[in-house]
Amino acid sequence: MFHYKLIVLSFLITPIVCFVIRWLLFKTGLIYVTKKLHRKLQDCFYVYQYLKVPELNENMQRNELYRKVSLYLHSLPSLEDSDFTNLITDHNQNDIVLSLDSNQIIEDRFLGANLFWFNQKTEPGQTGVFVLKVRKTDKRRILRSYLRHIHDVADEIMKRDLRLFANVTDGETRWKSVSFNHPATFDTMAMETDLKNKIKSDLESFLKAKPYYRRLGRAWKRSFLLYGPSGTGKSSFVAAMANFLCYDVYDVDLSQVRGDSDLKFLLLETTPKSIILVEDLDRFLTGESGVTVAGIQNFMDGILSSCCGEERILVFTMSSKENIDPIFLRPGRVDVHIHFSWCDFSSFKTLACNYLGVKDHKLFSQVEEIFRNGASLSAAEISELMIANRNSPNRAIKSVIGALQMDGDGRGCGDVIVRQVEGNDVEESQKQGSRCGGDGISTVKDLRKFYGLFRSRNGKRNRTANLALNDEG
Ligand SMILES: Nc1ncnc2c1ncn2[C@@H]1O[C@H](COP(=O)(O)OP(=O)(O)OP(=O)(O)O)[C@@H](O)[C@H]1O
Ligand SMILES: [Mg+2]
Repeated sequence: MFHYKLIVLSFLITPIVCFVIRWLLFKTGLIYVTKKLHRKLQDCFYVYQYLKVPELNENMQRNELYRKVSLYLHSLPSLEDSDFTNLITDHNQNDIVLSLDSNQIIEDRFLGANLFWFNQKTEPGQTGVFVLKVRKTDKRRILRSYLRHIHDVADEIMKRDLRLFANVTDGETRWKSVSFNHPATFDTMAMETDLKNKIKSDLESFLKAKPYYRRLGRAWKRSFLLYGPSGTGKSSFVAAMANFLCYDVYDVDLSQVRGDSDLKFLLLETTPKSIILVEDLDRFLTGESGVTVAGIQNFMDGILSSCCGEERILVFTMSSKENIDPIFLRPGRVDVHIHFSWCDFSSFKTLACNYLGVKDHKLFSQVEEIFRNGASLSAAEISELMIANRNSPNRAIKSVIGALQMDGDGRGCGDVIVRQVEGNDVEESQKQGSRCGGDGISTVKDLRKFYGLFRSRNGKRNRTANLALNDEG
Protein backbone atom coordinates (compact mmCIF):
# COMPACT_ATOMS: atom_id res chain seq x y z
CA MET A 1 0.00 0.00 0.00
CA PHE A 2 2.85 2.37 0.92
CA HIS A 3 4.58 1.52 -2.35
CA TYR A 4 1.44 2.25 -4.26
CA LYS A 5 1.17 5.72 -2.66
CA LEU A 6 4.81 6.44 -3.43
CA ILE A 7 4.34 5.63 -7.10
CA VAL A 8 1.27 7.86 -7.37
CA LEU A 9 3.07 10.66 -5.55
CA SER A 10 6.11 10.43 -7.80
CA PHE A 11 3.84 10.51 -10.85
CA LEU A 12 2.37 13.74 -9.56
CA ILE A 13 5.62 15.34 -8.42
CA THR A 14 7.86 14.49 -11.41
CA PRO A 15 6.07 16.74 -13.94
CA ILE A 16 5.99 19.55 -11.39
CA VAL A 17 9.72 19.22 -10.70
CA CYS A 18 10.44 19.06 -14.44
CA PHE A 19 8.36 22.16 -15.01
CA VAL A 20 10.11 24.06 -12.21
CA ILE A 21 13.58 23.05 -13.50
CA ARG A 22 12.66 24.10 -17.02
CA TRP A 23 11.21 27.37 -15.75
CA LEU A 24 14.36 28.03 -13.73
CA LEU A 25 16.65 27.19 -16.65
CA PHE A 26 14.88 29.54 -19.00
CA LYS A 27 14.07 32.26 -16.49
CA THR A 28 17.61 32.55 -15.20
CA GLY A 29 19.38 31.91 -18.47
CA LEU A 30 20.94 28.77 -17.04
CA ILE A 31 19.70 26.99 -20.15
CA TYR A 32 22.65 28.47 -22.07
CA VAL A 33 25.12 27.24 -19.48
CA THR A 34 23.50 23.81 -19.63
CA LYS A 35 23.67 23.78 -23.42
CA LYS A 36 27.35 24.66 -23.30
CA LEU A 37 28.06 21.91 -20.78
CA HIS A 38 26.09 19.48 -22.89
CA ARG A 39 28.12 20.49 -25.95
CA LYS A 40 31.39 20.03 -24.05
CA LEU A 41 30.26 16.63 -22.87
CA GLN A 42 29.36 15.62 -26.40
CA ASP A 43 32.77 16.80 -27.63
CA CYS A 44 34.32 14.14 -25.39
CA PHE A 45 32.40 11.36 -27.10
CA TYR A 46 32.36 12.39 -30.74
CA VAL A 47 35.12 12.92 -33.25
CA TYR A 48 34.70 16.13 -35.18
CA GLN A 49 36.01 17.35 -38.43
CA TYR A 50 36.73 21.03 -39.10
CA LEU A 51 36.16 22.52 -42.53
CA LYS A 52 37.40 25.99 -43.32
CA VAL A 53 35.85 28.44 -45.75
CA PRO A 54 38.39 31.28 -46.23
CA GLU A 55 37.40 34.67 -47.58
CA LEU A 56 40.17 34.58 -50.20
CA ASN A 57 41.53 31.58 -52.03
CA GLU A 58 45.23 30.75 -52.47
CA ASN A 59 45.43 33.15 -55.45
CA MET A 60 44.03 35.91 -53.26
CA GLN A 61 40.78 35.85 -55.20
CA ARG A 62 37.46 36.27 -53.47
CA ASN A 63 35.94 32.97 -52.45
CA GLU A 64 32.29 33.04 -53.46
CA LEU A 65 31.41 30.30 -50.98
CA TYR A 66 32.56 32.56 -48.13
CA ARG A 67 30.01 35.17 -49.10
CA LYS A 68 27.29 32.57 -49.43
CA VAL A 69 28.09 31.07 -46.03
CA SER A 70 28.05 34.55 -44.52
CA LEU A 71 24.62 35.29 -45.99
CA TYR A 72 23.36 31.91 -44.88
CA LEU A 73 24.63 32.23 -41.31
CA HIS A 74 23.25 35.71 -40.96
CA SER A 75 19.85 34.35 -41.89
CA LEU A 76 19.87 31.73 -39.12
CA PRO A 77 17.64 32.44 -36.10
CA SER A 78 20.31 30.90 -33.83
CA LEU A 79 22.47 33.97 -34.54
CA GLU A 80 20.43 35.68 -31.85
CA ASP A 81 21.63 33.17 -29.26
CA SER A 82 25.35 33.71 -29.74
CA ASP A 83 27.10 35.38 -26.79
CA PHE A 84 28.36 38.34 -28.79
CA THR A 85 26.59 39.77 -31.81
CA ASN A 86 27.12 43.09 -33.49
CA LEU A 87 24.16 45.35 -34.05
CA ILE A 88 24.34 47.32 -37.24
CA THR A 89 21.91 49.35 -39.28
CA ASP A 90 21.41 48.11 -42.81
CA HIS A 91 20.89 50.19 -45.92
CA ASN A 92 17.47 51.34 -44.71
CA GLN A 93 19.16 52.97 -41.72
CA ASN A 94 16.02 52.17 -39.73
CA ASP A 95 16.39 48.42 -39.67
CA ILE A 96 18.85 47.00 -37.19
CA VAL A 97 20.41 43.73 -38.20
CA LEU A 98 22.57 41.27 -36.30
CA SER A 99 26.06 40.56 -37.49
CA LEU A 100 28.18 37.66 -36.30
CA ASP A 101 31.08 38.61 -34.05
CA SER A 102 34.51 36.97 -34.24
CA ASN A 103 34.87 33.48 -32.83
CA GLN A 104 31.22 33.16 -31.87
CA ILE A 105 29.60 29.80 -32.30
CA ILE A 106 26.41 29.45 -34.30
CA GLU A 107 24.53 26.21 -34.16
CA ASP A 108 22.62 24.81 -37.08
CA ARG A 109 20.65 21.60 -37.59
CA PHE A 110 20.36 19.79 -40.86
CA LEU A 111 18.86 16.34 -41.55
CA GLY A 112 19.12 15.48 -37.86
CA ALA A 113 22.78 16.52 -37.58
CA ASN A 114 24.11 19.29 -35.36
CA LEU A 115 26.55 21.63 -37.07
CA PHE A 116 28.59 24.43 -35.54
CA TRP A 117 29.98 27.46 -37.32
CA PHE A 118 32.30 30.14 -36.14
CA ASN A 119 33.87 33.17 -37.69
CA GLN A 120 37.62 33.20 -37.23
CA LYS A 121 38.14 36.85 -38.10
CA THR A 122 40.43 38.38 -35.51
CA GLU A 123 41.48 41.90 -36.41
CA PRO A 124 39.38 44.50 -38.22
CA GLY A 125 40.51 44.73 -41.82
CA GLN A 126 41.85 41.16 -41.76
CA THR A 127 40.24 38.64 -44.07
CA GLY A 128 37.96 36.15 -42.37
CA VAL A 129 37.52 32.40 -42.27
CA PHE A 130 34.33 30.53 -41.45
CA VAL A 131 34.93 27.20 -39.77
CA LEU A 132 32.38 24.42 -39.86
CA LYS A 133 32.58 21.82 -37.13
CA VAL A 134 30.74 18.65 -38.01
CA ARG A 135 30.72 15.16 -36.52
CA LYS A 136 32.70 12.74 -38.62
CA THR A 137 29.81 10.32 -38.48
CA ASP A 138 27.46 12.94 -39.93
CA LYS A 139 29.83 14.44 -42.46
CA ARG A 140 29.62 11.72 -45.06
CA ARG A 141 25.85 11.59 -44.76
CA ILE A 142 24.93 15.24 -44.92
CA LEU A 143 27.81 17.43 -46.10
CA ARG A 144 27.03 17.41 -49.80
CA SER A 145 23.35 18.21 -49.38
CA TYR A 146 24.10 20.70 -46.59
CA LEU A 147 26.39 22.71 -48.89
CA ARG A 148 23.75 22.55 -51.63
CA HIS A 149 21.23 23.84 -49.09
CA ILE A 150 23.56 26.75 -48.20
CA HIS A 151 23.93 27.61 -51.90
CA ASP A 152 20.18 27.58 -52.42
CA VAL A 153 19.38 29.72 -49.38
CA ALA A 154 22.19 32.19 -50.18
CA ASP A 155 21.12 32.44 -53.84
CA GLU A 156 17.63 33.24 -52.70
CA ILE A 157 18.93 35.95 -50.34
CA MET A 158 21.28 37.31 -52.99
CA LYS A 159 18.35 37.83 -55.31
CA ARG A 160 17.02 40.25 -52.72
CA ASP A 161 20.38 41.60 -51.58
CA LEU A 162 22.31 42.75 -54.63
CA ARG A 163 25.67 44.38 -54.16
CA LEU A 164 27.56 47.15 -55.87
CA PHE A 165 31.33 46.64 -55.96
CA ALA A 166 33.86 49.39 -56.55
CA ASN A 167 37.56 48.79 -57.15
CA VAL A 168 39.91 50.19 -54.52
CA THR A 169 43.65 50.57 -54.56
CA ASP A 170 44.39 50.02 -50.88
CA GLY A 171 43.63 47.14 -48.54
CA GLU A 172 43.81 43.40 -49.06
CA THR A 173 40.87 43.10 -51.39
CA ARG A 174 40.57 44.78 -54.75
CA TRP A 175 36.83 45.31 -54.43
CA LYS A 176 34.75 46.99 -51.74
CA SER A 177 31.02 46.50 -51.81
CA VAL A 178 27.85 48.11 -50.55
CA SER A 179 24.23 47.09 -50.84
CA PHE A 180 22.83 47.89 -54.24
CA ASN A 181 19.39 49.41 -53.87
CA HIS A 182 18.92 51.35 -57.06
CA PRO A 183 15.17 51.45 -57.71
CA ALA A 184 15.42 51.64 -61.52
CA THR A 185 13.57 48.94 -63.44
CA PHE A 186 12.77 48.55 -67.10
CA ASP A 187 9.29 49.82 -66.25
CA THR A 188 10.63 53.09 -64.89
CA MET A 189 12.93 53.61 -67.88
CA ALA A 190 11.56 56.00 -70.45
CA MET A 191 12.41 54.30 -73.72
CA GLU A 192 10.63 52.60 -76.55
CA THR A 193 8.58 49.66 -75.38
CA ASP A 194 9.72 47.58 -78.33
CA LEU A 195 13.34 48.20 -77.51
CA LYS A 196 12.79 47.36 -73.85
CA ASN A 197 11.09 44.10 -74.76
CA LYS A 198 13.86 43.16 -77.18
CA ILE A 199 16.48 43.76 -74.50
CA LYS A 200 14.51 41.87 -71.87
CA SER A 201 14.13 38.84 -74.11
CA ASP A 202 17.80 39.09 -75.09
CA LEU A 203 18.77 38.97 -71.41
CA GLU A 204 16.36 36.15 -70.69
CA SER A 205 17.72 34.05 -73.51
CA PHE A 206 21.27 34.79 -72.30
CA LEU A 207 20.38 33.44 -68.85
CA LYS A 208 19.32 30.11 -70.37
CA ALA A 209 22.16 29.87 -72.85
CA LYS A 210 24.90 28.16 -70.83
CA PRO A 211 24.87 24.88 -72.83
CA TYR A 212 24.73 26.82 -76.07
CA TYR A 213 27.81 28.92 -75.28
CA ARG A 214 29.59 25.81 -74.03
CA ARG A 215 28.87 23.93 -77.23
CA LEU A 216 30.25 26.82 -79.26
CA GLY A 217 33.37 27.02 -77.09
CA ARG A 218 32.63 30.63 -76.17
CA ALA A 219 32.75 32.39 -72.83
CA TRP A 220 29.24 32.72 -71.44
CA LYS A 221 29.14 36.48 -71.50
CA ARG A 222 27.35 39.22 -73.35
CA SER A 223 28.59 42.75 -73.89
CA PHE A 224 26.53 45.88 -74.24
CA LEU A 225 27.58 49.31 -75.36
CA LEU A 226 25.33 52.09 -74.11
CA TYR A 227 26.12 55.37 -75.75
CA GLY A 228 24.51 58.76 -75.87
CA PRO A 229 24.60 62.19 -74.28
CA SER A 230 24.66 62.83 -70.58
CA GLY A 231 21.46 62.35 -68.62
CA THR A 232 19.78 60.09 -71.15
CA GLY A 233 19.60 57.09 -68.82
CA LYS A 234 22.68 54.94 -69.45
CA SER A 235 23.57 54.39 -65.80
CA SER A 236 19.91 53.99 -64.82
CA PHE A 237 19.62 51.38 -67.54
CA VAL A 238 22.50 49.39 -66.03
CA ALA A 239 20.70 49.48 -62.68
CA ALA A 240 17.51 48.29 -64.37
CA MET A 241 19.47 45.43 -65.97
CA ALA A 242 20.95 44.43 -62.61
CA ASN A 243 17.53 44.43 -60.97
CA PHE A 244 16.04 42.47 -63.85
CA LEU A 245 18.78 39.83 -63.83
CA CYS A 246 19.31 39.90 -60.04
CA TYR A 247 23.02 40.40 -60.73
CA ASP A 248 25.60 42.25 -58.66
CA VAL A 249 27.33 45.20 -60.30
CA TYR A 250 31.10 45.59 -60.47
CA ASP A 251 31.76 49.21 -61.33
CA VAL A 252 35.29 49.36 -62.73
CA ASP A 253 36.85 52.78 -62.30
CA LEU A 254 39.66 52.59 -64.85
CA SER A 255 41.31 55.72 -63.44
CA GLN A 256 42.02 53.72 -60.27
CA VAL A 257 43.57 50.81 -62.17
CA ARG A 258 47.36 50.78 -62.07
CA GLY A 259 48.03 48.72 -65.18
CA ASP A 260 46.97 45.86 -67.39
CA SER A 261 47.74 43.13 -64.88
CA ASP A 262 45.82 45.02 -62.20
CA LEU A 263 42.85 45.05 -64.56
CA LYS A 264 43.21 41.31 -65.18
CA PHE A 265 43.19 40.57 -61.47
CA LEU A 266 40.17 42.79 -60.98
CA LEU A 267 38.30 40.73 -63.54
CA LEU A 268 39.52 37.49 -62.00
CA GLU A 269 38.07 38.58 -58.69
CA THR A 270 34.58 39.18 -59.99
CA THR A 271 31.97 36.54 -59.44
CA PRO A 272 29.55 34.93 -61.88
CA LYS A 273 26.06 36.38 -62.15
CA SER A 274 27.38 39.89 -62.29
CA ILE A 275 27.42 42.96 -64.47
CA ILE A 276 30.87 44.40 -65.05
CA LEU A 277 30.44 48.04 -65.82
CA VAL A 278 32.98 50.42 -67.33
CA GLU A 279 31.55 53.92 -67.49
CA ASP A 280 32.87 56.51 -69.95
CA LEU A 281 35.07 54.04 -71.78
CA ASP A 282 35.81 56.62 -74.50
CA ARG A 283 37.83 58.65 -72.00
CA PHE A 284 40.11 55.73 -71.31
CA LEU A 285 40.62 54.68 -74.89
CA THR A 286 42.53 57.90 -75.35
CA GLY A 287 44.94 56.93 -72.61
CA GLU A 288 43.52 58.59 -69.49
CA SER A 289 44.53 55.69 -67.25
CA GLY A 290 47.41 53.38 -66.54
CA VAL A 291 45.82 50.68 -68.66
CA THR A 292 46.97 50.17 -72.25
CA VAL A 293 44.60 49.90 -75.18
CA ALA A 294 45.57 46.22 -75.58
CA GLY A 295 44.76 45.69 -71.90
CA ILE A 296 41.29 47.13 -72.41
CA GLN A 297 40.77 44.94 -75.49
CA ASN A 298 41.67 41.79 -73.55
CA PHE A 299 39.33 42.87 -70.80
CA MET A 300 36.53 43.33 -73.32
CA ASP A 301 37.18 39.96 -74.93
CA GLY A 302 36.49 38.29 -71.64
CA ILE A 303 39.02 35.45 -72.14
CA LEU A 304 39.76 35.79 -68.47
CA SER A 305 36.13 35.55 -67.48
CA SER A 306 35.99 32.13 -69.08
CA CYS A 307 38.83 30.98 -66.79
CA CYS A 308 37.22 31.96 -63.53
CA GLY A 309 33.57 31.12 -63.94
CA GLU A 310 31.17 32.68 -66.34
CA GLU A 311 27.74 34.22 -66.62
CA ARG A 312 28.80 37.79 -66.86
CA ILE A 313 27.38 40.81 -68.60
CA LEU A 314 29.88 43.46 -69.64
CA VAL A 315 28.51 46.96 -70.04
CA PHE A 316 30.44 49.90 -71.45
CA THR A 317 29.06 53.40 -71.58
CA MET A 318 30.27 56.32 -73.62
CA SER A 319 28.92 59.63 -74.83
CA SER A 320 29.50 58.91 -78.51
CA LYS A 321 31.09 56.16 -80.53
CA GLU A 322 31.97 58.43 -83.43
CA ASN A 323 35.66 58.76 -82.72
CA ILE A 324 36.15 55.25 -81.44
CA ASP A 325 38.30 52.84 -83.42
CA PRO A 326 35.81 50.24 -84.78
CA ILE A 327 38.19 47.49 -83.65
CA PHE A 328 36.94 48.09 -80.09
CA LEU A 329 33.36 47.68 -81.09
CA ARG A 330 33.67 44.72 -83.42
CA PRO A 331 31.05 41.97 -83.05
CA GLY A 332 32.04 39.60 -80.29
CA ARG A 333 33.77 42.34 -78.37
CA VAL A 334 30.53 44.29 -78.13
CA ASP A 335 27.42 42.26 -78.88
CA VAL A 336 24.65 44.84 -78.49
CA HIS A 337 24.82 48.56 -79.20
CA ILE A 338 22.10 50.69 -77.63
CA HIS A 339 21.81 54.34 -78.41
CA PHE A 340 20.38 56.66 -75.76
CA SER A 341 19.08 59.80 -77.34
CA TRP A 342 17.33 62.91 -76.16
CA CYS A 343 13.85 62.50 -74.84
CA ASP A 344 11.07 62.16 -77.41
CA PHE A 345 7.33 62.50 -76.88
CA SER A 346 6.78 58.86 -75.99
CA SER A 347 9.62 58.96 -73.40
CA PHE A 348 8.14 62.20 -72.08
CA LYS A 349 4.81 60.42 -71.54
CA THR A 350 6.53 57.63 -69.60
CA LEU A 351 8.26 60.21 -67.41
CA ALA A 352 5.00 62.10 -66.87
CA CYS A 353 3.33 58.87 -65.84
CA ASN A 354 6.18 57.89 -63.47
CA TYR A 355 6.93 61.27 -61.95
CA LEU A 356 3.54 62.99 -62.01
CA GLY A 357 1.13 60.07 -62.19
CA VAL A 358 -0.36 61.62 -65.30
CA LYS A 359 -1.29 59.40 -68.24
CA ASP A 360 -2.95 62.08 -70.30
CA HIS A 361 -3.15 65.86 -70.07
CA LYS A 362 -4.57 68.71 -72.08
CA LEU A 363 -1.06 70.10 -72.60
CA PHE A 364 0.24 66.85 -74.11
CA SER A 365 -0.68 67.88 -77.66
CA GLN A 366 1.37 71.05 -77.25
CA VAL A 367 4.32 69.05 -75.93
CA GLU A 368 4.03 66.63 -78.85
CA GLU A 369 4.05 69.51 -81.29
CA ILE A 370 7.21 70.96 -79.77
CA PHE A 371 8.94 67.57 -79.92
CA ARG A 372 7.83 67.23 -83.53
CA ASN A 373 9.59 70.49 -84.27
CA GLY A 374 12.84 69.00 -83.14
CA ALA A 375 13.23 70.41 -79.64
CA SER A 376 14.91 68.17 -77.13
CA LEU A 377 16.00 67.77 -73.55
CA SER A 378 17.52 64.82 -71.77
CA ALA A 379 15.28 62.64 -69.64
CA ALA A 380 17.36 63.79 -66.66
CA GLU A 381 16.52 67.43 -67.34
CA ILE A 382 12.83 66.71 -67.82
CA SER A 383 12.63 64.49 -64.76
CA GLU A 384 14.29 67.18 -62.60
CA LEU A 385 11.63 69.68 -63.69
CA MET A 386 8.92 67.16 -62.90
CA ILE A 387 10.33 66.41 -59.46
CA ALA A 388 10.58 70.12 -58.67
CA ASN A 389 6.92 70.63 -59.63
CA ARG A 390 5.55 67.28 -58.63
CA ASN A 391 2.66 68.78 -56.65
CA SER A 392 1.24 70.41 -59.73
CA PRO A 393 1.32 68.38 -62.96
CA ASN A 394 0.06 71.42 -64.80
CA ARG A 395 2.97 73.55 -63.64
CA ALA A 396 5.41 70.69 -64.24
CA ILE A 397 4.33 70.22 -67.84
CA LYS A 398 4.33 73.96 -68.44
CA SER A 399 7.88 74.20 -67.13
CA VAL A 400 8.93 71.33 -69.44
CA ILE A 401 7.27 73.18 -72.34
CA GLY A 402 9.17 76.33 -71.36
CA ALA A 403 12.47 74.48 -71.21
CA LEU A 404 11.80 72.73 -74.53
CA GLN A 405 11.01 76.04 -76.16
CA MET A 406 14.31 77.40 -74.86
CA ASP A 407 16.13 74.53 -76.54
CA GLY A 408 18.17 76.73 -78.79
CA ASP A 409 21.46 74.96 -78.57
CA GLY A 410 20.76 73.06 -81.73
CA ARG A 411 20.94 69.57 -80.30
CA GLY A 412 17.49 68.70 -81.42
CA CYS A 413 17.60 70.70 -84.61
CA GLY A 414 20.10 68.79 -86.68
CA ASP A 415 20.00 65.18 -87.67
CA VAL A 416 17.73 63.18 -85.48
CA ILE A 417 18.93 59.71 -84.63
CA VAL A 418 16.24 57.07 -84.86
CA ARG A 419 16.58 53.82 -83.01
CA GLN A 420 16.02 50.66 -84.98
CA VAL A 421 16.08 47.22 -83.54
CA GLU A 422 17.50 44.52 -85.80
CA GLY A 423 17.56 41.03 -84.35
CA ASN A 424 19.31 41.32 -81.04
CA ASP A 425 21.22 44.38 -82.02
CA VAL A 426 20.04 47.90 -81.77
CA GLU A 427 21.21 49.89 -84.73
CA GLU A 428 20.71 53.44 -85.63
CA SER A 429 19.95 55.36 -88.75
CA GLN A 430 19.78 59.06 -89.24
CA LYS A 431 16.98 61.06 -90.66
CA GLN A 432 16.76 64.72 -91.32
CA GLY A 433 14.97 66.57 -88.58
CA SER A 434 13.16 69.82 -89.11
CA ARG A 435 15.31 72.83 -88.49
CA CYS A 436 14.19 75.11 -85.75
CA GLY A 437 15.23 78.63 -85.13
CA GLY A 438 16.52 79.77 -81.79
CA ASP A 439 18.53 82.39 -80.16
CA GLY A 440 21.71 80.37 -80.07
CA ILE A 441 24.37 80.81 -77.47
CA SER A 442 22.50 83.03 -75.02
CA THR A 443 19.68 80.48 -74.70
CA VAL A 444 22.18 77.71 -74.18
CA LYS A 445 23.70 79.75 -71.39
CA ASP A 446 20.31 80.30 -69.80
CA LEU A 447 19.54 76.65 -70.00
CA ARG A 448 22.87 75.66 -68.55
CA LYS A 449 22.40 78.21 -65.76
CA PHE A 450 18.97 76.79 -65.16
CA TYR A 451 20.34 73.27 -64.81
CA GLY A 452 23.58 74.39 -63.20
CA LEU A 453 22.65 72.98 -59.83
CA PHE A 454 21.76 69.62 -61.28
CA ARG A 455 24.85 69.35 -63.41
CA SER A 456 27.30 70.64 -60.83
CA ARG A 457 26.53 67.56 -58.74
CA ASN A 458 28.74 65.62 -61.06
CA GLY A 459 31.61 67.27 -62.82
CA LYS A 460 32.06 64.24 -64.99
CA ARG A 461 28.57 64.68 -66.38
CA ASN A 462 29.41 68.20 -67.39
CA ARG A 463 32.26 66.91 -69.46
CA THR A 464 30.24 64.23 -71.21
CA ALA A 465 27.46 66.71 -71.89
CA ASN A 466 29.91 69.00 -73.63
CA LEU A 467 31.36 66.12 -75.56
CA ALA A 468 27.91 65.16 -76.74
CA LEU A 469 27.23 68.69 -77.87
CA ASN A 470 30.51 68.80 -79.76
CA ASP A 471 29.80 65.46 -81.35
CA GLU A 472 26.58 66.62 -82.76
CA GLY A 473 27.93 69.91 -83.86
N1 LIG B 1 15.49 57.13 -70.07
C1 LIG B 1 15.24 57.48 -68.81
N2 LIG B 1 14.18 57.01 -68.15
C2 LIG B 1 13.90 57.37 -66.89
N3 LIG B 1 14.67 58.20 -66.17
C3 LIG B 1 15.76 58.70 -66.77
C4 LIG B 1 16.10 58.37 -68.10
N4 LIG B 1 17.23 59.02 -68.42
C5 LIG B 1 17.59 59.72 -67.34
N5 LIG B 1 16.70 59.55 -66.35
C6 LIG B 1 16.76 60.17 -65.03
O1 LIG B 1 17.84 61.09 -65.04
C7 LIG B 1 18.81 60.80 -64.05
C8 LIG B 1 20.19 60.72 -64.70
O2 LIG B 1 20.22 59.61 -65.59
P1 LIG B 1 21.51 58.71 -65.77
O3 LIG B 1 22.50 58.95 -64.70
O4 LIG B 1 21.07 57.30 -65.96
O5 LIG B 1 22.07 59.29 -67.15
P2 LIG B 1 23.43 58.94 -67.87
O6 LIG B 1 23.10 58.75 -69.32
O7 LIG B 1 24.11 57.81 -67.20
O8 LIG B 1 24.25 60.27 -67.70
P3 LIG B 1 25.86 60.45 -67.71
O9 LIG B 1 26.32 60.16 -69.10
O10 LIG B 1 26.03 61.88 -67.33
O11 LIG B 1 26.41 59.50 -66.69
C9 LIG B 1 18.43 59.48 -63.43
O12 LIG B 1 18.35 59.63 -62.05
C10 LIG B 1 17.07 59.14 -63.97
O13 LIG B 1 16.12 59.28 -62.95
MG1 LIG C 1 25.95 57.63 -66.18
